[in-house]
Amino acid sequence: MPNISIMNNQEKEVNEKPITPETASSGISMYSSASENPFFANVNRSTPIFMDYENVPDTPTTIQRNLCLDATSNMELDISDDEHEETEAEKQARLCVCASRQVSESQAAGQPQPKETLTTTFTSYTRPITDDYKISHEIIGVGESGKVMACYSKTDNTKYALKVLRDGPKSRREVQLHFLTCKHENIVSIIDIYENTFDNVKCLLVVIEFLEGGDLLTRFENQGSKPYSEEKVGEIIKQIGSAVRYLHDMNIAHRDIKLENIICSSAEDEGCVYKLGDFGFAKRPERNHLMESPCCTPFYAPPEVLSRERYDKSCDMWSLGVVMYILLSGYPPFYSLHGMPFSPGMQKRITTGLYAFPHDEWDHIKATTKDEIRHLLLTDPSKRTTIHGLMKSYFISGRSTLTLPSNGSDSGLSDDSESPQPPMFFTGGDETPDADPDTLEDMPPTMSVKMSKRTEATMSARMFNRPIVKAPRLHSIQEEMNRALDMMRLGNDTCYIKSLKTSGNNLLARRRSNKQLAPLKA
Ligand SMILES: Nc1ncnc2c1ncn2[C@@H]1O[C@H](COP(=O)(O)OP(=O)(O)OP(=O)(O)O)[C@@H](O)[C@H]1O
Repeated sequence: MPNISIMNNQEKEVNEKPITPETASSGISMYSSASENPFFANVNRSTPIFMDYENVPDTPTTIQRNLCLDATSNMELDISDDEHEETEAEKQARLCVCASRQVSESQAAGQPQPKETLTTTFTSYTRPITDDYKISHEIIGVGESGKVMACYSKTDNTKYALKVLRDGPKSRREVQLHFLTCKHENIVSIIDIYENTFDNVKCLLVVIEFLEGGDLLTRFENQGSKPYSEEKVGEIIKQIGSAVRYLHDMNIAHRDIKLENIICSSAEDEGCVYKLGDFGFAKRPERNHLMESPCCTPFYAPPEVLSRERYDKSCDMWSLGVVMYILLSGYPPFYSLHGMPFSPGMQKRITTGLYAFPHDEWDHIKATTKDEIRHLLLTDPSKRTTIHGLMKSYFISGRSTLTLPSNGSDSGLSDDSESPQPPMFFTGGDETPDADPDTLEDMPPTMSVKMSKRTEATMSARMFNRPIVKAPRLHSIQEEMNRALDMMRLGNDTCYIKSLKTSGNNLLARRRSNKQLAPLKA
């Protein structure tokens, strides 16, 4: 085993903060507990991350944290490996083939895979990653599962991105599905995967192509969150749609499509290739043992079991609708009017599909484009546009014929004048329902809604005096999108129900002591 020691720079920043299990556990994580993820840091994207190695308790995960979280101190990896230099044959022998079969030629060519090859897993190296790559201190990006670091090939010094995951079923699923699909030109490529163990903690180290344009959220924000032209959004959706079509054809749902998971190949718009990354929530249907068992043939399977796959995929379509909306307007379709990342009103508007196309940003947008968004944001997943429908739509297929100016505002190409003016406020439900006062509770006063006299009377007294709340700045979208997607993902993760006998819930204890609940029988 190689011996990894970490040497620290003595000159530390003043505001260094140690990352301890306590601080780590206070953030959001894709892991079921923060302690399960040694690379998790409770950090805000906008704040630099500092670590003080000396204050980090000497836990089994310390080395991994140091390796993967720190970008500010001079960390050096001293690898002493007394093994002789490997021959090519030995390298092959050490190649850990987790998979039952090798990558097929069609996969290498980026062709959709037939369903049975979905059992293919990934190939990985068990030798130390530091044999092949220099790990840099530079942080490329920060996500919920930790930092993405820069690393350089020892062969030709090419820069790559390194994502480190604690080995486990969830991270294996992420890596497997990403590996299976990463030959597509609009999906971030995996270069190498290593399975290394540090202090008995097994890790998956995924080396991915480095895309110097960064993620689309940061890029859009850095450009002042100014709406993109329909032409530009069409190009982005066309490319990402191509990746989604590839995934859906392989029966895989990404389930986390958002601006920060779209990575740009270059800083320039010209010739930029947009790629989908982060397969942390990607899912393909497991073999459905319930349906295969004699007691539950497909004849008797409930609709939610039969259509679950479809729901998962349609969740991607909803996300594409949100991405389109944001890029065309500079703000999200659903947001809390109280500046919160999420609110009950916002949740209701998402579930009932209530959002607006305010005049300022939307009047010059083509009616057909708004229709595409409407069909993507339908609340009924079975009625939502499929990826094949979207890719055939005029918005995608008619792109090359459009010559909109960059802001698109005075193009004269809007076809709204020829079609009936769309309602200013749109419901993505099946039919336009009568407005529900609770749903409208924190609706902007500028929105006009079809409502009955009774509802109108109820609403007018309490809503139209509110000051207009501006749509939130885009960085809060990440959180909103995460919450919205959490709501939409079906069959997501195992749900643990605590035993009432052992529950330490205070409310339960109080109710028991107040005799509101019958004592549990032993
Ligand atoms: N290949 C890459 N090239 C350039 N930047 C990248 C690359 N991969 C990731 N990033 C940057 O790192 C950020 C986090 O990456 P990623 O989404 O893979 O991590 P995560 O922890 O799974 O995030 P999430 O919060 O979405 O779950 C991205 O938003 C992007 O800014």
